[in-house]
Amino acid sequence: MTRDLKEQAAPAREIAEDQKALTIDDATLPVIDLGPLAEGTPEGTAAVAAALGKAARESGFFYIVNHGIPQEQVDATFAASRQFHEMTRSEKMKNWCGFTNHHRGYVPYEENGWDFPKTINFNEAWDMSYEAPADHPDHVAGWRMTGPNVWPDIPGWKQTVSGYYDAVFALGLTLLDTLALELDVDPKELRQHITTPCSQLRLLHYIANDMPATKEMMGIGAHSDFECFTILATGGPGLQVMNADDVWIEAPPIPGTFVVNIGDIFETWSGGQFKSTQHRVINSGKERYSMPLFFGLDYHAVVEPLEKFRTPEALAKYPTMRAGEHLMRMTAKGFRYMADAREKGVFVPDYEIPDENPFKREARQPAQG
Ligand SMILES: O=C(O)CCC(=O)C(=O)O
Ligand SMILES: [Fe+2]
Repeated sequence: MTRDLKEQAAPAREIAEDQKALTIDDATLPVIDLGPLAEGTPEGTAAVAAALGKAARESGFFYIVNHGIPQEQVDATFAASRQFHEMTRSEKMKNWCGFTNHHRGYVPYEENGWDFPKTINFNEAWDMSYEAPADHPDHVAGWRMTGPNVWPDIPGWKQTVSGYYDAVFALGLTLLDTLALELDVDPKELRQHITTPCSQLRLLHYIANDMPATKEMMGIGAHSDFECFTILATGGPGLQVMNADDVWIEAPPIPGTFVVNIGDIFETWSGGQFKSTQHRVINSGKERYSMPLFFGLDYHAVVEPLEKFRTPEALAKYPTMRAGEHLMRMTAKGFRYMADAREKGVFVPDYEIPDENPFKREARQPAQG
């Protein structure tokens, strides 16, 4: 295996050393066929579970194929995203996320990151989540990521996007059950936390620009996702993930697949056996669309290592957290409208908001030779 670092964008633009990654030719990533799950034989299901478990333990990152979601549905949702993002700024701002206190609607790129414009994440998004009624106690309480979605005024758009959400969410339940099987835990133990979950879908649009690719100028900075796992459709190169050796590697789109990465909740549940993958999107300077669905739990779900993984080390490393609070404490600094609401005393969290996610891991340089 060669270990050369290769550039991945036009040479004219500056790409800082720390924004480079191994290419997929140098370091392979698992592509897991979910076909046998639909067939339903115990042997087929067990084989898929074993493959998912292996990938979840090694890098926490893999592609899935034969997942049952028609390509036309994925394409139609990408088209809907483009249709939204191509509208005028003032049209999009009618549904600014800051008009809600449960984070729904349009997120302009200046909302991203706590020290904008010193650092810029060149992405804007349309955010929606699991539909919950307006009289849901967590909606009434505010700042709990729970409640009704908002929708732009585009004919047919809600049907397309919510149809995609429902399909990917159902796939998420299947993945959850299969990962439970692999861990030899009762799927019901995991599913009990899913009634009106904080499971967000983002329709992301990375904005074309001629800025360099640096730690300060990013598509999206290095992070792990905060939920159980993420099911991501990518419409172009730029995503990099940390492999089993904690080395950055490119994860280009593979037709017909979704990218899946394990998140903080599954790492906690498994007492660290599954890895919450660090990933980032470099600033390629090119327009790019992607659609992650973060498969999460109810806001109040208590997350701790599952009984069989409750070793003293695991308990020390993974203090009990509430699923929604973990999401909020990670986002409260990340979105400017939330930071403003905190400054004004409109949003008063009764939990600590750390500077950094405790699940963060630093990247290593690839071994030479
Ligand atoms: O756009 C991508 O490919 C990844 C996005 C991502 O990591 C995120 O939104 O958490
Ligand atoms: Fe992510």
